Amino acid sequence: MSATGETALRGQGLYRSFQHPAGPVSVLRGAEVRIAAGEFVTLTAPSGAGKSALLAVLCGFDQPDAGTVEIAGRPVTRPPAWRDCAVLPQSLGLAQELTLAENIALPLRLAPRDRSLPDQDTPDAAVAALLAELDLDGLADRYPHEVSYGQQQRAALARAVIARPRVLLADEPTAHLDQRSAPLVLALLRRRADQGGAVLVASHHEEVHQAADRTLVLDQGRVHDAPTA
Ligand SMILES: Nc1ncnc2c1ncn2[C@@H]1O[C@H](COP(=O)(O)OP(=O)(O)OP(=O)(O)O)[C@@H](O)[C@H]1O
Repeated sequence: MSATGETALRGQGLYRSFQHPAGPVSVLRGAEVRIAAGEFVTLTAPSGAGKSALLAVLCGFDQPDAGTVEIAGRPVTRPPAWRDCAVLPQSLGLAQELTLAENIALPLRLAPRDRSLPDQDTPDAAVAALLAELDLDGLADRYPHEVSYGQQQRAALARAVIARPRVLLADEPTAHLDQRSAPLVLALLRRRADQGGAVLVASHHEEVHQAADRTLVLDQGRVHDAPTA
């Protein structure tokens, strides 16, 4: 574990409920989250408990009914800057009219002055490196509908990490992957943490939790540390 102790992501007193004809669905009830720079943390809970809702609030895509979210000590912006926070949602959110390479490069084009590629990396080189790392060689010029869902999922992860966000949130990033691809994704998540990013991954998969520094449990709208074995 390479956590520096410096808090990268902090959610405090988070409440969120959704209106429904059958009555309000109260999903977050005072949730507290703190992830340090350099940490790879996973989040587990039964289906429907609110993992996706929590990630959306933590990255500024959704507004909590109460509570605050800070990234590197500053209130999260809505929408967040790519450099501050990137999300791999379950729906992936790839732009269908762009190729995989164009999708992956998008954060660099949208925030060119805000990025932190190593000096020797051009955007094209950074995209090529991620395609190779995630076993997507040869698919750069294909459109999302021309590749498998698992390949789309890896491309969406590449897009999420390319601008080296301080905070990376991923919702079930191995859900559609086989035994060859899932370790590639876990290695990339670990590398992002080792580079100083704060990584939070919602998952139902035991191998993902085993790869993490620690695991959080969302239960009854609150977040606890998972019991250690
Ligand atoms: N817009 C909405 N309106 C009403 N209810 C909602 C809305 N969004 C989510 N919910 C409800 O909030 C709860 C939490 O949903 P969420 O998608 O966060 O769960 P999850 O833990 O990510 O589930 P899964 O593991 O199946 O992805 C669910 O009961 C869901 O039905």
